[in-house]
Order: sequence, then structure tokens, then C-alpha cells
Amino acid sequence: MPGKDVLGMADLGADGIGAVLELARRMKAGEDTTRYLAGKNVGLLFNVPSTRTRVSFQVAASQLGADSHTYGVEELRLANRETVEDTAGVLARYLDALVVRWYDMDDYGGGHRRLEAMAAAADIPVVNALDDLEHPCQVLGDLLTLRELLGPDLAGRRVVYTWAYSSRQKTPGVLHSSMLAGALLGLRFTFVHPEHFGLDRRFTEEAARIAAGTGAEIVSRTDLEGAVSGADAVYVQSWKSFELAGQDEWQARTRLAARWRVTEELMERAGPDAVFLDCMPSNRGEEVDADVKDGPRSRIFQQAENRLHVQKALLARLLSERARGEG
Ligand SMILES: NC(=O)NCCC[C@H](N)C(=O)O
Repeated sequence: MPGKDVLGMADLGADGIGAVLELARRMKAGEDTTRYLAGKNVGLLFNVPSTRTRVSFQVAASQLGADSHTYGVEELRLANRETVEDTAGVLARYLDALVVRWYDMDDYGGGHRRLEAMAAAADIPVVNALDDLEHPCQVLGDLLTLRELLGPDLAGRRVVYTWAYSSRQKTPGVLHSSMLAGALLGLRFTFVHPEHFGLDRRFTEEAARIAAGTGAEIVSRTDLEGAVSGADAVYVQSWKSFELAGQDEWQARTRLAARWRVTEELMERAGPDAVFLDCMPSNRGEEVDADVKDGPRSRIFQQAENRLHVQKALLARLLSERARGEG
């Protein structure tokens, strides 16, 4: 991997992603991982709630032989305005890696800028555990899941991502990271959204630029039924992120759910073997019907499990000569 940090998919690149996925596959298959990070300490810092990311990183560190330490920003002096740079510089003297989730409610991109500032101030790896622009760890888990479900060569397969939120012009980091990863790996990813819910152009333009060199097919559309036709996997990104939408926005989303939900009928359009993916959280009857989310096409718990395996591989690659040497 080129740099010390993983703040977005570009920091890994195609080779880095491939190496993490291959190590994750071996680890999941039963390789003894308990010595990779023996004696090391991993810090986990969150400014908003986390279920999958927090617990999977804690268990990942433990299974690699490391200790993990979890903090909320209110517990550190960050809430009282000690700077992120000073905090990161101090933490780097105690820890071997720092995993940070920072989603800025008021300033789109502000969380990502804080991560960049921490990474610059700390001489240890800083890993993005979701910010307001990217969620690389989720996407690594998704890619491992897609390989398991559709085979190691995803080039001929097509994945459709659907969503319907862009609260106050913010667009979802999971989709930004998916778009960049799909472009880097030369995959066929379709992004379908209602009119007015398009993605941040910085990411669509960067993905198009990368795709031109890799042969990836990264497409945006606004027709849900047409887009899912023939898809191998349909992936829902939740409509709610960490922010509670206002009354008007909720009414608009409720109206939207009548025509923009992943239903069994929609999945049948995709095809008899199409699978359903969802990074969660999502709400039955809003983004997706219960009979899809809880039904036989759903692979959401396999997807959640894979967060653990890819994050073990990622921490090992960042902190262990042994993991880098073998990769
Ligand atoms: N799997 C996760 O990490 N879930 C946390 C929220 C991610 C979600 N895509 C969101 O930003 O709304």
C-alpha cells in the first residue's frame, strides 16, 4: 500500500485492495492470526454511534493479538476544543494505529478534513472508519462478499447501488467509496437514484477518470426498474445517515418509498439468482421490504461479518511486516 494511512479507496489503489481481500480470504478460511499484532495497541475514536464498525474493529484487534481502546470525542478533550492535530500527535505516542469515525453534521467534508489533519499530525497509520466523504472499510467488506457470492472474477458481473438521500446536498460516503473501488478494479457498477439525488460530482468525475484507464463501467441512472434488470446484486444504501431529517424531508421520503423501495418484484426483475446487499442500518418498508431484507436473497449478515475479516487484513497489512511480506 502506498502511504501509511487509509482515508479513502485511492490510498489503497487496486493492488492494495487486492492484497487486503486476498489476506482477508485466507484469514476467514482459518489462518492463525493471533500473532500478527502481538503487543500492539489500536485506538478507536468515534464522534457518532457505531455498531458494526466499532465491534468488528475491537474483535479484529483482539483476534490479531492486539489491544483496542475505544473513545468518544466527548471523553477526550476534543469536545472542549483541544485541536485534532494535538490530540493525534499525543495519541500517536501511545498507540500503533488510530481508527477514526468523524461525520460532521454541519460542514459536509469537515469530518474528512479532520481525518486528514489527524493523519498528518500522527506518525502512525490513521484509518477512516466512515467520515462524511468515504467509508473504505465498508466497501472492502462488500468486495469480499461480492467475490464470495459471484466468484473471484467480478469483471463480468453487474452490481446496482440504489439510494434516495442527499440530506442538505450531502451524498453518501459508502457510494463514493464504492464508485472509486469499482473504477479502480475495472468493475461494472450502476448507481441509480431518483432525480435530484445524484452523487457529489467530485466523486463521479474522479471515478470516470479512473474508469477510462481500467475499462470499468461506472454508470449513473434514474430509472430503478430498468437499472436493476439483469443485475447480479442489488445493494441498498440507507436513506438516513446520522442526521435526523426535518419534517418536510421525511414527508418527501415517505412519498418516495411508494415508488423507490427494493421489493421482491424488483428483485425478480434483476433475475432469479440476484442477491440483496445492504450495509445497514436500513428500515423495512422504507428503503426495502421486509420480505427482501429477511428473505432468501438477502446476504446482509455475511456482508456484516466480512467487515471483521477485511479489517483484520487491513490492520495486519498496515502494521505487520509479516502480512506485507506475504502479500
Ligand atoms: N455499516 C455501517 O458502517 N453503517 C453505518 C452507516 C453507513 C451508512 N451507509 C450511512 O452513512 O448512512
